[in-house]
Amino acid sequence: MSILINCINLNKKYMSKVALEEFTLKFEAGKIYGILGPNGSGKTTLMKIIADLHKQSSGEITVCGNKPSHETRSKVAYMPTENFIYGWMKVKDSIAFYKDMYADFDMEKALDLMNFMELDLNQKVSSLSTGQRARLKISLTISRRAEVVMLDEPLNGLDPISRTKIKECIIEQFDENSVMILSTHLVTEIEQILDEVVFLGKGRIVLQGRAEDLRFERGKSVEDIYREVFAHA
Ligand SMILES: Nc1ncnc2c1ncn2[C@@H]1O[C@H](COP(=O)(O)OP(=O)(O)OP(=O)(O)O)[C@@H](O)[C@H]1O
Repeated sequence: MSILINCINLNKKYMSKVALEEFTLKFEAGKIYGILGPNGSGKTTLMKIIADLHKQSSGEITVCGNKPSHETRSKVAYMPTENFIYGWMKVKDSIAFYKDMYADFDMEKALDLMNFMELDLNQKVSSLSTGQRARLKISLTISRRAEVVMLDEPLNGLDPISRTKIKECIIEQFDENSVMILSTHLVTEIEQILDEVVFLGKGRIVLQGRAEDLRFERGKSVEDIYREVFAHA
């Protein structure tokens, strides 16, 4: 299996606040990783370092063989938690915008996804509901044929139907040559689609492994392991 992201002893401090500590992990192609941890555990910080939006304070990281840079950015599709699509655009304008921005954007895939997500191409982004906006954000992100795909809290604030649709879409569209990283604290919702789980607590890896192995070894769901690990967090 090829290693698409290699993190060695990554540390990140914001002033005196430690956000990530001694984070060492290899992310392999063909796998969906869940970064699971309570609020403030460093999930977003890790993703932003991989996406070259933040620099680590110390330690080493390579993304597709190179240090995070302008070059690696073109191989990373990152969906932040914030709304990043201009409200004045129509859905179809946001697709055209992505097409212009990213060479790896797959228009056919995007149009299929808009259909699957039941989004109206002529509707203005500002008039979309929270769930529809979330569907649009994810559709645009995964329409890129990127080697690294990261979705920060993809299920937050969504109704059960939207959650199911998004999970189906993630599984269906996943490319075995890429790696996908999802961050969440909604573990029950997401655990069935994860190959690997990384429990992050106060910036440190508390537990990590194949989801199936952890469930088998401990005779518990990932959700129950999460509750046990973070009982006092
Ligand atoms: N720009 C910043 N300046 C100062 N501190 C920050 C900054 N960004 C994050 N932090 C701190 O770093 C720690 C990790 O934050 P981070 O956003 O990575 O956590 P998270 O696991 O994504 O949290 P959540 O689940 O709430 O989104 C937190 O204590 C947070 O307050």
